[in-house]
Amino acid sequence: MGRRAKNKQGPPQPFVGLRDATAKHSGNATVQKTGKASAAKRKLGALDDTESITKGRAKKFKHEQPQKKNQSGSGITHENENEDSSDSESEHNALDKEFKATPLHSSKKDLFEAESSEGSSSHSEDLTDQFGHKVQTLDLSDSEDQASHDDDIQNETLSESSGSEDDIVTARNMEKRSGALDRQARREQEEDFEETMQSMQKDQEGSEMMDVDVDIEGFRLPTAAEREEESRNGGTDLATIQRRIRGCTRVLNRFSKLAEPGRSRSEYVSQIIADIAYNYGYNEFLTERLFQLFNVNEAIEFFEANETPRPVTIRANTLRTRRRDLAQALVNRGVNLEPIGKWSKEGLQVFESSVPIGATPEYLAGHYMLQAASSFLPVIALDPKPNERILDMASAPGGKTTYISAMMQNTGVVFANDATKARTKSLSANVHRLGCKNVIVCNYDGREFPKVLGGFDRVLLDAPCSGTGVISKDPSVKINKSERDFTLLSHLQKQLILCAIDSVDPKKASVVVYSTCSVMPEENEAVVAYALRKRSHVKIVPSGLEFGKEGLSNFRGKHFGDSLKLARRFYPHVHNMDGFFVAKLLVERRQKMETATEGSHPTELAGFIDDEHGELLDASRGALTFDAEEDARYMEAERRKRLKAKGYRVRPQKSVDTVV
Ligand SMILES: C[S@@+](CC[C@H](N)C(=O)[O-])C[C@H]1O[C@@H](n2cnc3c(N)ncnc32)[C@H](O)[C@@H]1O
Repeated sequence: MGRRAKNKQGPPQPFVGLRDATAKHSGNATVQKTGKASAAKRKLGALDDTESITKGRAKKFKHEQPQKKNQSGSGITHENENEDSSDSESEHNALDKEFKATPLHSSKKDLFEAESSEGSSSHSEDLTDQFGHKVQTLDLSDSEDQASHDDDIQNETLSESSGSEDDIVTARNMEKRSGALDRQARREQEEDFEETMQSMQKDQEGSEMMDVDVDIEGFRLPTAAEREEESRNGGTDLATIQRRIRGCTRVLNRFSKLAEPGRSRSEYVSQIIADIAYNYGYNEFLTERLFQLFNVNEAIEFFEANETPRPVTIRANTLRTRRRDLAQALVNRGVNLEPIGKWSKEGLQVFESSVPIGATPEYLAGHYMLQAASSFLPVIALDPKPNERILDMASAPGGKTTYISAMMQNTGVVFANDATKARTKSLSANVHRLGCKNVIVCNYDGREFPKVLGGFDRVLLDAPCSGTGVISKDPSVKINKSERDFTLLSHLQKQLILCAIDSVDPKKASVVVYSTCSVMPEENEAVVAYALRKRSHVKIVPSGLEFGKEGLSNFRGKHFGDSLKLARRFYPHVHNMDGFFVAKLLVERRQKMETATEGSHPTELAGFIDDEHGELLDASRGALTFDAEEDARYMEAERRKRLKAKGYRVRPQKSVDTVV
């Protein structure tokens, strides 16, 4: 059995309000909730990614990790978008039940305003299929030419019936009525959620005033001797660990007021790092590195968010279909979905599916790609245009390549390269399945570019990385990363980014986008800052992405420069998508640089500076150009070979055949 989608989270877009509210709660007061509010909070469990560990989420994770792993298996790994996983029917049924109690993120309200006016929707109707099953229909009432394909997604109502008719429950009206009840429940949940948040805020304020947290009252940091004793005994129980995490969080938030006399901040930090590592199953090295990225509350939210899978998302392949047609087809198959967010015209979030989402006829026909929301971002930043020449330097299994191809409407050419030959198989399979006719798959080490090929209008370097942004998909990252890995990766990434920059057409301004699914500064800002230092004709420009946190201009004593703020960071606990980094670089024409710096040092002349080891780089290396004439000869020779193979008689043509 193939993958069944189960997706209980809000859409992958910022949920700052929620986060802020829960962040306040996190590590502080225990909430005294009203019955109604508590119920709402329970129902919102799946939405509330950031629920404080005071609610025992961490403990829950310890017990539920294997199942969660299964759930995340229904998601898509960044590395292999066409991978299927199987889930048992019973698990699916259980999740079905859970799902029905799960409210959608409040932003759904924005996306489907029509839904909120219950009873007034005239956008859809219930139909019966040939087997007598009810099928849902999309609102297709507004004329659908290509322009309307780009309509605001608010118009793209996914199947809601009016629910206005009969009072008596019949088989015919049951579905409508249940839809109406769902909406009613959703509205109530939203109201309850508001109420809960207000109640939490009050509790928070109250407890701050009194400085009391019943649960961790009397918290005391263990002494060095006690810690040693504890480790000799093989650790302590999870409840103690979690209580300590809360205690340390609270003290670190208000250190001068709450710290025990004589105990330093670093003692609390060291304790909380050890406890987080134990509680969430990381090695201490990575825990510390990740902890350093955030303030204490946010760090806890980040670790918590890594315990739940991100939403299952798909990208409509506009080479084969339109998003609303695809959505309609999938809804008819029993898939519950909605647009991913206003920032994407192609993305859909799958909440629930009674069919394996990786094996529907639409999937097999290439109407969509299973693709993480974060994986859309670098391509949006790259902004490929029809008829351009584009290099996707590390492209397997092709989620971004096929998106680039679709954005170019199958014109121009995309060189989809990957150094790992085995991975180019799934890349080729995806390219074929999605009907991308402008893609050439190749298998080089990216560092061989631009010697292999150059003259690109745009280059995407979605670099090999540590995967610290996708821990929920690949929990092995928690324990298998060391300092050496980060050093080696950072080095490789620096080499690759220079090669990406040197592969663009020197005769015109071009674009390079650098991205990773890592949150580590040494794989992100440090790499881009290095490239900016080494290539004086390159600058970082706004990414064109509507959301995301600013890149870091400095980190723990390392200065990357203010311009790095133009890069964008995405986090699971903030944006409900994989941790991701995107930087867009503008590579200026080199001739311009040559004129401007005539007579100066040869390395500056071409925008090249000495490489890491102090050697001067060959300025001509980056000046490889695209020879259309030569390519045409090769293509003609290939065409003739194909004709011959099919048994056609082809007249010899010396000038062409000699190049074969
Ligand atoms: C993050 S994945 C790329 C995902 C891909 N862009 C997509 O959207 O489907 C990184 C890829 O880099 C490839 N890779 C690793 N080292 C490389 C190198 N030196 N040159 C080119 N590709 C490399 C890996 O095989 C892997 O497929």
